[in-house]
Amino acid sequence: DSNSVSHSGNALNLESVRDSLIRQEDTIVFSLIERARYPVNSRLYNQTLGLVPGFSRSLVHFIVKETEAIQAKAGRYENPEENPFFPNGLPPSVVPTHKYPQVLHPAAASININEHIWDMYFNQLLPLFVAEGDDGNYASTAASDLNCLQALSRRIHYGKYVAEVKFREAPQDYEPLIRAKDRDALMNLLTFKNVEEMVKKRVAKKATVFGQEVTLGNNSSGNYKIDPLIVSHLYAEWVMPLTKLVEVEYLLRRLD
Ligand SMILES: O=C(O)C(=O)C[C@]1(C(=O)O)C=C[C@@H](O)C=C1
Repeated sequence: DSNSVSHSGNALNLESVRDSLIRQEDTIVFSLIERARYPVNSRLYNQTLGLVPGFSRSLVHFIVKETEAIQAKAGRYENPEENPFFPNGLPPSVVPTHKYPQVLHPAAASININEHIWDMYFNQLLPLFVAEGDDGNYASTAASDLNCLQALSRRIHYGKYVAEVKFREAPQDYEPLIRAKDRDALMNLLTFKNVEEMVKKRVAKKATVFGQEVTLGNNSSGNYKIDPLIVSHLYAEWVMPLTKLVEVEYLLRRLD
């Protein structure tokens, strides 16, 4: 991924990390469009059905856990940009270790807010953009859910890189607030309202462009595969606030 800071070898600066966030918007919008192909398929999320023999949680929980296990063996979580949803009991990587550049403070590894992201995705976001119904495509639907979850998680935890850059550019501003453990002041200092407004507009536009029906004539149907307003709502209510939460958590540990 040429857009990721830890692979690029480019200088780490606010522009390069924001470029990565912009590129990740494409992945998030596309993954939501893919999930919207399936109806809600709520049996997938029901813990009480016992669909997997010997497993007491939902089918989606089973699929995500098992998929993460195989991805862990292939080294996915050696990358500091990746955070598992079920970190407990993951198998070690069996492939040769890639040397990721050490960009972040080591405390970054202890920040994982995926439980929060899981809850937000299934309980708040999903009901907003999928149709009612059940078409039985549980495995494909769960794979789509995992794509959405991983894209959202990567973007939100990328706040660690954003925070690192901001800290390096103005340590004299951040250090006193970190020492005082002043969360509110840190939050204020790292917030750029004008940038947030642009992000909201851009993701809505991406949803419009990527989700329109493409025909060979000039007639656009005006139907979108995902409602652009839902995408900007997702960013305003969850993606940006959670990214900022990761930034604050990272900064609070930055001088440890
Ligand atoms: O671009 C930044 O400076 C960020 O911190 C990222 C981000 C975002 O989540 O998009 C979060 C906080 C800022 O207020 C603006 C944007």
